[in-house]
Amino acid sequence: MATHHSSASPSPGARHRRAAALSIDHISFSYANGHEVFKAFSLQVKPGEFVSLLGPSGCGKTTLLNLLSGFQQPTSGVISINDEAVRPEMPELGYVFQSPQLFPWLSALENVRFGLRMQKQLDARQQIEKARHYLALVGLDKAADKLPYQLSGGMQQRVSLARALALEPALLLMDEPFAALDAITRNNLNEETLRLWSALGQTVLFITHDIDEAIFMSDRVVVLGIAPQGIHSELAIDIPRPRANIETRKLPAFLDHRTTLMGTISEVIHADGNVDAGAENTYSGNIQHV
Ligand SMILES: Nc1ncnc2c1ncn2[C@@H]1O[C@H](COP(=O)(O)OP(=O)(O)OP(=O)(O)O)[C@@H](O)[C@H]1O
Repeated sequence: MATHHSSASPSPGARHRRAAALSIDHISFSYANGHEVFKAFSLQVKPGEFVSLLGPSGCGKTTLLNLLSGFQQPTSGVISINDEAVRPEMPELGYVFQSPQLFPWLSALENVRFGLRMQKQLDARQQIEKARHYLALVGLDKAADKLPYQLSGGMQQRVSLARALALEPALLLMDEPFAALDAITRNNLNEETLRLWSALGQTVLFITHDIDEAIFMSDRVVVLGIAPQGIHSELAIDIPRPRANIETRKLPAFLDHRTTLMGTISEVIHADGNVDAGAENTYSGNIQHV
């Protein structure tokens, strides 16, 4: 992976959208079969804050994303972005998923441009200019014409990040975005994502199974318990920014946070009698999601 550092200047014709405040206020949600996932669950994320959600399988991360995106409705309580109730396809929201979900027949550039075309706010020249700008920000200016299969997994995930950023979301939801990548690529993308976040300033809600990743990225790590417990505990990450892989990951504060979170996760897992013995490995720092 290249160690490029393109400047994150505002994009051509960017409509500045301020970072969003996210408010999840006492939501409850059960599936049709009666399975209760959230009971009076609340979480506030401040504009520009980087918050990670760490939690065992089944704690409701996917359900929460579906509720945040407005595709499912809580049975009670309200989720709002900048005081506006969430609804499907809200322009304030951007997504990056574990699988890059690129259109295989479109070039990297056209994949980034796709959402801009759907928005219908820019003419073709402006769309291409903006797509190029965000591809350059993720270091892929030279790969603009490549098809997804010609790109490595890490490069594909960069395209997916550029595609989300090009829409200039005020709140970026990242669902285990780097879990499928090798540790070196993941660490590099962690650093790159922070560089872009500090330049662009959006609010980020980041879901991960990786304790080290959660600490490295976040202002705050929120640990979820087994559904419907909701938030088990929170940890403020008081490590200075900018953060860099080599320096930050060896700081005493980083290692302290890791020890704390490993203890917390162990507590969460052992509080649930049904969790299999291998579950704890999922959370060891930098061990791949199993
Ligand atoms: N359609 C459904 N009907 C009933 N129960 C469901 C449904 N979808 C999910 N669940 C249950 O709701 C709980 C939360 O599921 P969810 O998929 O949100 O968890 P998760 O934290 O995303 O897990 P994972 O990390 O394994 O993806 C789980 O116990 C799951 O079995």
